[in-house]
Amino acid sequence: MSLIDAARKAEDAEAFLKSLPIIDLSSVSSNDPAVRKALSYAVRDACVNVGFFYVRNHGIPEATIEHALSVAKEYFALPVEEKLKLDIRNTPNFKGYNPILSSNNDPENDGDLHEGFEFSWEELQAKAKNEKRVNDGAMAGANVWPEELAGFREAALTYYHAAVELGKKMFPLFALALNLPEDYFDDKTKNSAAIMRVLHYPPQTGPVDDRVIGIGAHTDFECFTILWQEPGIQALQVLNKQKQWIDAPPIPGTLVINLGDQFARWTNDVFKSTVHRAINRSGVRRYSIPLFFGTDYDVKLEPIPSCISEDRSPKYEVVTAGDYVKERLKATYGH
Ligand SMILES: O=C(O)CCC(=O)C(=O)O
Ligand SMILES: [Fe+2]
Repeated sequence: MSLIDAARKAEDAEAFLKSLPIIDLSSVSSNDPAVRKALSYAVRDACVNVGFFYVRNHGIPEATIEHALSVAKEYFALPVEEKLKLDIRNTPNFKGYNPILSSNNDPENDGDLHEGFEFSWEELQAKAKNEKRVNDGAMAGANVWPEELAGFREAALTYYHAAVELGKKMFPLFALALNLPEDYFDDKTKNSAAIMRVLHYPPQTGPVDDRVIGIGAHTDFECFTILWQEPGIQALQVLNKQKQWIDAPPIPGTLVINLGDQFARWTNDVFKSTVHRAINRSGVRRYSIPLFFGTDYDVKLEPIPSCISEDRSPKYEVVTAGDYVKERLKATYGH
C-alpha cells in the first residue's frame, strides 16, 4: 500500500482505539539494511495511525535519567524567588524557568498546573562560541542556568545529549518510513535544534477545575518529542479519533515518542501530530522530561514529495521551522 493510501486508510478507520504501540529499538543500528527497513515499517505504522509510541532499548542510560531526576527535584525545591531570577519571560527566547500557571497550552483553559525549566543545545564543556546556534534566526538566544545549583547544568545537559543521540537514530527510521533515503534528514538536522524541558507537576487535590490541569490539550511543535515520565504515576493522556482520552502510563524501561507539528506539516499529515494532555491526580508530585527534537530552524517545511499527490494536495502554508516554533511558544507563554 502506498504511503498516501496508508495515511488515508488511517484517517477513515477506527484504528488507535485503546492502546499505544511499543517498538523495540535494539536493532536500530543494525548493519543489515533489511533489518533497519523492517523496523521502519513498525515506525511507519505508529506514525501514520497513532502519532504516539513507546520505545524500548532506547539507549539512554538509567543512571543518566536518575541523575537528571535528582537535580530536577532539587531545582524545583528552591525558593520561588530564586527560580524567578531566570523567569522565562525575561530571558532570551524562552530559556529558563516557567512558573506554575505561566504557560497555557490549551487556549480554552486558564493556565497549566506545572512549572518547568527550559534550555536548548549547548556543549557540556562550555565554548565561547556555540557553533550549532549560528543559524537560529527567530529562535536565537543562549541558555541560562541556576548558579546556586552546581550540578544542575551538567546533569541536565548530559541527559539532553543522550536524548539527542537517540533522536539522531530515529531520523533515519522516519526517513525510511516515508520512502526516503535513510540520510534524507541529515543535512536538515545538523544543528540539533532540540528544546528540553524539565517539568514538575504538583498533585491536584480537592475539587478539580477542568480548565486548570497539569498541561492542557495540545500538540507539540517540533518533529517529535522524546518523553521520560516518572514511573508509577499515571498522568499523560492521548486523544484518539473517537475523541476519547487514552491513558499513556509510564512503562518501565521505555520512553514515549510522539510526533509534533513540524512533521505533520512536512509530511502533509501523513505523519500524525496527536493531541495529548497531562493531569496529575495521583496525590504526589510528578516529574517528567520532554525533549522536543526539531529540524534546523532555517529549514523550510515544504511538503515531502512522497506525501503529496493529485488527490492529496499540500495542506499547509510553507514556513521556516524557527518561525513556526517561535509563534507557538509566543502563544503558549502569552508573550
Ligand atoms: O508531562 C508530560 O507527560 C507531557 C508533557 C508535554 O506534553 C509537553 O511538555 O509538551
Ligand atoms: Fe506535549
